[in-house]
Amino acid sequence: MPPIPDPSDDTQAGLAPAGAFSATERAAIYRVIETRRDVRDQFLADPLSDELVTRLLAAAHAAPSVGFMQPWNFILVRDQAMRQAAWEAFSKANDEAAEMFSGGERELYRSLKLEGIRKAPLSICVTCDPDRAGPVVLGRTHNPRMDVYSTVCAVQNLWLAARAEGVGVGWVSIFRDEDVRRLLGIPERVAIVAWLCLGHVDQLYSEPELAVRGWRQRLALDDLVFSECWQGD
Ligand SMILES: Cc1cc2c(cc1C)N(C[C@H](O)[C@H](O)[C@H](O)COP(=O)(O)O)c1[nH]c(=O)[nH]c(=O)c1N2
Repeated sequence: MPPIPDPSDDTQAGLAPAGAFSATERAAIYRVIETRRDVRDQFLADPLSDELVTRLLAAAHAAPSVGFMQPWNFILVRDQAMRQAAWEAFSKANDEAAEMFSGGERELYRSLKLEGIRKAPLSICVTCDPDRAGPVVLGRTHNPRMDVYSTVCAVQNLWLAARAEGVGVGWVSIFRDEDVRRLLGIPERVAIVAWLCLGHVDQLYSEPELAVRGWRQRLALDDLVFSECWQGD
């Protein structure tokens, strides 16, 4: 066992001054958050450099995780035949999804572009390994889903870093897990969290595309914030 650090000794505990961000830096963070978009069709064909991909993955890997378990893996898929196969899994599931809507809503659904798997030069399948830190994980003892939540934090870090780098990201979740599992050889015990399409972009929607296309509008923040207790129905 390594010696237990004395928390009252700042140097020993690894503490450093928190520092402050300038107004410009703060504004940049909020601008990245507000202008991040889900990208389906605006991908340019130019490949992403290895250095850029490494920076994005490092941003993902800096995410918080329950018990610091870092349960994620990132499967990089550049091969066109693999992306074509993933698109076929999407296409089959998307046909099934369309049937779940009716009338005008089905028609509108059918008109939406909901992936960029073949157009984006890189896909990243983000997975969550529930066994990464052994059977008992600090902070996950009463809610086993915390490992997947941690992995979603990694996805969001990557998404924001990508926005700052001029890289578009599209999250695709319309497929049967078994199809992607088979395609990428992912073991049954490992959860598939996200299929992300990545590519450079020079244009982005200024509002969510689903809102622009009339599928669903942004809710008012005031309606979502409760004081002291649940005030919904
Ligand atoms: C877990 C999860 C899963 C999906 C998504 C997001 C998330 C968080 N989104 C993107 C989603 O539609 C989008 O985030 C919202 O419409 C808001 O738009 P912006 O992200 O602000 O552009 C998404 N979009 C899409 O076209 N096909 C998809 O399969 C999915 N799946």
